[in-house]
Amino acid sequence: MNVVKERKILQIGAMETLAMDDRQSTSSANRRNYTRWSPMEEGVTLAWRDVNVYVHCKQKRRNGYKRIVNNVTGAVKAGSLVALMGSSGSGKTTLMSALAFRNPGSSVVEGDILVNGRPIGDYMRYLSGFMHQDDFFVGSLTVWEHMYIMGRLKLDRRTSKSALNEKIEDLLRNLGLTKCKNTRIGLNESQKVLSGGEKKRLSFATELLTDPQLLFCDEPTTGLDSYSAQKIVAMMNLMATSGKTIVCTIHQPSSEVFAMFSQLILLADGRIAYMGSTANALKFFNVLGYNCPSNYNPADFYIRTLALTPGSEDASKQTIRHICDHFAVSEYVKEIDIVVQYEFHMGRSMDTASVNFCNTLKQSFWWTKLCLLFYRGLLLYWRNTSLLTVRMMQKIAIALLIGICYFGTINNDQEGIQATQGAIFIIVAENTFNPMYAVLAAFPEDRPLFLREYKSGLYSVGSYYFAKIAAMLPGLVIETFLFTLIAYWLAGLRPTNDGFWLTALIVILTINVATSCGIFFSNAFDSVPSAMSCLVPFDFLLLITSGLFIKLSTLPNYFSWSRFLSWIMYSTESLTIIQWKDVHNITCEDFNQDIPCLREGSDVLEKYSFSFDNLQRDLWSMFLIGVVFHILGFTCLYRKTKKK
Ligand SMILES: Nc1ncnc2c1ncn2[C@@H]1O[C@H](COP(=O)(O)OP(=O)(O)OP(=O)(O)O)[C@@H](O)[C@H]1O
Repeated sequence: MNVVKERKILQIGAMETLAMDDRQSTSSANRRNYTRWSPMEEGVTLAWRDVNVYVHCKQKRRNGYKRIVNNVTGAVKAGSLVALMGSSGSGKTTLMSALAFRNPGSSVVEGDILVNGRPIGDYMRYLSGFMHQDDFFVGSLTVWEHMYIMGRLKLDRRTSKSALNEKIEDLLRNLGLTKCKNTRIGLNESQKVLSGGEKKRLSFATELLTDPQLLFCDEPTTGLDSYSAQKIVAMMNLMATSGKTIVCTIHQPSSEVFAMFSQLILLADGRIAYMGSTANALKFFNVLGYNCPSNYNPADFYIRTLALTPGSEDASKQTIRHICDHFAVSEYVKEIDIVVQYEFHMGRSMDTASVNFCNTLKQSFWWTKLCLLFYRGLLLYWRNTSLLTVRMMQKIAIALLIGICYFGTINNDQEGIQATQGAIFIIVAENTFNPMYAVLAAFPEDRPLFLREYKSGLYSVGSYYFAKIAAMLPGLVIETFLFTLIAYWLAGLRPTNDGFWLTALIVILTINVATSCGIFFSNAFDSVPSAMSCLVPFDFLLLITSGLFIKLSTLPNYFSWSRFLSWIMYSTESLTIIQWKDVHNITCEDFNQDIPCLREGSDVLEKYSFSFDNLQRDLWSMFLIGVVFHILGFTCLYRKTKKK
């Protein structure tokens, strides 16, 4: 058969199938033009063939793969609102993630999935929206701020501010969120501000910002009252009539909500139990002898029929097999096959090499994204007032304690040497260990949100990392400066302006290096407890090599290198230099003659194997150690992100 003739037959078959769904008459599907790949203009037809999805799992200590989606073939035409249903665990989310090119890195997708004849790929991030089952937000933002930031991250950079504002207003109005536009989303369960239903609607509104041609919604109505659920599905219905393609998993829809879906895909144990128009589904089940009682919600009937009933799993599995096997040879499958074949055939003959969908969308510049993420990070930090107050109070309290304890003890005598070195050690330790442990949870706690946004193509790992670090910086500088201001003057350390400012600079540098070390450990390990258990021995290494507990020149040869990694040593040495530079005539009165008296500042430094010449080296070394930890931390985050 020549190609032109074959194409014509396939096209007629596919168009007949398309015509079966009367909703398609208004959709853009009929405007399909196969000489050019342009889903934004002509709508999206999604077709998939022999798709299997496996997830990585450990069985009896062996790595293996478990098949979740079992050899499914299907198609969804432009202008369809599809309900993807099945009992819990039947593989709905897994299949939908595979179709949306958003499957986790731990899973393997086999088979072909096409969008208007073109294999799915990275472009799906921009072409489609994906509303997830769980909502993750930055809780300290208001609804409006969230929408604005997401709009700037998602939309074309040429979108004007007024157009974006108008879009947000419209979406909030349509989803009944206008009254809470200035309300905080809520930080966590205990500080919940938006209700669960409002969060779901906000999540839906976020996906609609880009007005995607293809929308995947994972249980968008779960947790909503029947009115809100109906409103959301009615909105989807409206979008579908304008040519959009919407695939939606849904649990227990009311009869009214269910009737709004044009197509139904029933999944059972990873297989297709039915795919076709919602109207024909009952007929298919009736023919097989499964009759829906009158006045019974058909959606509930399908789920009940395909569910694994506890206690009679074998009988349920037999029912599922019976239905799936019959569906696989039914007339419905033939109709679908025609559409699928048509899509694959056209895909083969279409020249898609030159098409680059991503070129048409001008994403925001990386520095705009960096600024948006920095702003969001700052709001997260500063609006968490209870945590902020506790941190500030703690820092001030420790500074006061140090000041009060050392008040009057730091003199130019032998006891004064011990007091000065003690105060220096306490200052360095407070700005090393506390921040290092405090930051361990900073990255893991917003990893789910970061991964989701990263996978949606909103920003790069680098933008996220730098914005997060930059947002932490002002807090670290302010709290450390306050701490040094109180502790330095109250304890009576060297009363010169130069001494104070240099000390403040060194302490700020110290806390930043400690934070970078904590960030590295938090990104290098999978959980906070395992990061913590490796950080503790590392702390001891830092302490031993600080210079205060052993004379550094006496460290065993095979271990002496380790002092150069110890920023506690650099910090202690530089603060010691500030205190003892140009100090002469330290008194030896009332001093125990068995221990040599230290009369000069240089003697004090010699005691610890420190040197006045090392001040610049110490500052640069601390800076370098901080940079190296950040590079390592970033690399770990990058590798982890790519694996997910
Ligand atoms: N990474 C994974 N490792 C092991 N099993 C997995 C993994 N991901 C999914 N599964 C299993 O695959 C099955 C299908 O999961 P999926 O989330 O797709 O179900 P679902 O139909 O969306 O369920 P629900 O309606 O409850 O959300 C479940 O039994 C689940 O436990």
